[in-house]
Amino acid sequence: MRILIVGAGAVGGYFGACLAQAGAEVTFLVRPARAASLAITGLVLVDLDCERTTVPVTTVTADRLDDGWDVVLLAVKATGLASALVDLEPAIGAQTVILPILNGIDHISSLCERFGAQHVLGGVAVVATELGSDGEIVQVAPGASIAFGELDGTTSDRTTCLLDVLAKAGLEAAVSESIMRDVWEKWLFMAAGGAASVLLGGTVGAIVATTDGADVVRLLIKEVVGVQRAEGYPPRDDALDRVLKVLTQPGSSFTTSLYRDFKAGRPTEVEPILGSLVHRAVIRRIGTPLLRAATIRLRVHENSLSGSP
Ligand SMILES: NC(=O)C1=CN([C@@H]2O[C@H](COP(=O)(O)OP(=O)(O)OC[C@H]3O[C@@H](n4cnc5c(N)ncnc54)[C@H](OP(=O)(O)O)[C@@H]3O)[C@@H](O)[C@H]2O)C=CC1
Ligand SMILES: CC(C)(CO)C(=O)C(=O)O
Repeated sequence: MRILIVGAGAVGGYFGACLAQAGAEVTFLVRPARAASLAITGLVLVDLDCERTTVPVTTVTADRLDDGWDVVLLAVKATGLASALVDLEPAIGAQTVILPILNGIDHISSLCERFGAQHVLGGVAVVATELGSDGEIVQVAPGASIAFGELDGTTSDRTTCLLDVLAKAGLEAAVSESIMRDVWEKWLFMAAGGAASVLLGGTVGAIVATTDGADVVRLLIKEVVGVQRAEGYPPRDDALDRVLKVLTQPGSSFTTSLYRDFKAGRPTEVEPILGSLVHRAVIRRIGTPLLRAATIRLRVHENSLSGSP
């Protein structure tokens, strides 16, 4: 199975390195600067004990991209999605399936419109990794899993084959027959957790250590659930319980990549993770004051990065 990983960043780099280490046929589609540095250093993984592992990887740049890929694992940020879709176009042949692991939901319709729904799976990656200053992939919290499935919930040979490859690499992977619901539930988690940290300025543990902190987290969850219910994707009870538990866990150091990007002064995925929910709420006339405030806080951040007032 020929696998093309688009983006050798925190998530693509992590899953791709695990696959490459296990001998899977993996190539990273990268931009020239990343290709040059990976050729010198290989892909470096840093685990929770600060142990470094160097994995030699094969890369390709967009100008040399061929077709005939079985799986494209799409692991760019939403901010890089538009250009990545242009770059990966030559890779999409009749048998190619794209597995996106971006947070949010809007990228799925962008992929379906551009390449046809028959080429698109849904995917959810649960992992906490960051790109270090030298391009290394640093794991910042335990656990790494990936779930994926056909958008219509059917089972297929291609998802079974991909599961086999991921499992052989020792990855915690699962085929889901309800992947769209899984993606919406992950979105709930990201949006509520991200908005809470952005508005209140800390980890889950720091927020819930304050008077009323956990109440505000619950209100944020309620706002997201209200929008998702109106959109036809209310979270299942067990998913809602999990979100509530993780986002109100005393002492927890949990943060989202949205908040980590904000805190580090990088561009954030504000629009697909928060703006898209607020937009849907406005259309449906649902009040989401806390989500709106978090969205505006991040838009101010984005404007300051781009030098706008
Ligand atoms: N980090 C995390 O813990 C988690 C993140 N996610 C989600 O996964 C997605 C990816 O996030 P993450 O891995 O953190 O992001 P990163 O910024 O770490 O990685 C994205 C990578 O994509 C590369 N890229 C962008 N455009 C292109 C292109 N046209 N061709 C090739 N490479 C390209 C960038 O490379 P370049 O150096 O060239 O800019 C960068 O290395 C996001 O939607 C995020 O929300 C999901 C679960 C956990
Ligand atoms: C919710 C979480 C932390 C899990 O992987 C995530 O997706 C992110 O931070 O981007």
